[in-house]
Amino acid sequence: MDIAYWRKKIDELENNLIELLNNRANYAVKIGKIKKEKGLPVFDASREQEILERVAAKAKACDGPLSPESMARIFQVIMTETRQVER
Ligand SMILES: C=C(O[C@@H]1C=C(C(=O)O)C=C[C@H]1O)C(=O)O
Repeated sequence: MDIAYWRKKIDELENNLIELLNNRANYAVKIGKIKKEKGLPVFDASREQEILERVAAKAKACDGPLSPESMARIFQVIMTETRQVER
């Protein structure tokens, strides 16, 4: 397999990832509406901490190549961006 083959695999996977991330963001929009109705803040530190711990544990069990710390950093960015669409 050459570079073009693996780049095509990455391109295809990214398309799936974009759809999944938008699905996730749509769920967060729904959560945001409920929070607004209830007068709750968008940012929930304990929930984000719980997600980061679960993500790191899952990444550890998968045994790489992305480390638990790397995966947690990726999810931190996802959650920061998600908060923006919830508002
Ligand atoms: C989606 C939520 O809102 C915010 C975004 C989160 C996320 O992207 O997972 C988690 C906690 C909140 O800071 C939520 O409270 O569940």
